[in-house]
Amino acid sequence: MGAPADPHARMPHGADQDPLETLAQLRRSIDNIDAALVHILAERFALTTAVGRLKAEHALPPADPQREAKQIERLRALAESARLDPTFAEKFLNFIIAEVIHHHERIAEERQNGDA
Ligand SMILES: C=C(O[C@@H]1C=C(C(=O)O)C=C[C@H]1O)C(=O)O
Repeated sequence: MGAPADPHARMPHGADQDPLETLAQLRRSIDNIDAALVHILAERFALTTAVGRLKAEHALPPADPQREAKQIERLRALAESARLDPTFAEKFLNFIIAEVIHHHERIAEERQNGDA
């Protein structure tokens, strides 16, 4: 799955096409990808919520830095082969993981307070 980094490779049609139509076509594809991202993130958060509940039930810590280090290493390598900036990929994953850890802390607190 070698993704071309050249944006011209994504141009839907020839240079003779109306640029505003080309822009609209590109934006439709961007909108589809953004929708897919939302669905993928929702599925990921559903899974991490299950992990958070499991951890709270068994008094396991919300964060697992060793697991995170492995995920970051793996994602950076994937990003490089996909020609995505690995630093951006790392920041993006860290942003998501930070939110997940907040959720896990909240789930653990709720369990301690007897709200869950
Ligand atoms: C989901 C987990 O909890 C935390 C969140 C992670 C994630 O969002 O991928 C990874 C490690 C943990 O810090 C886990 O331990 O697997």
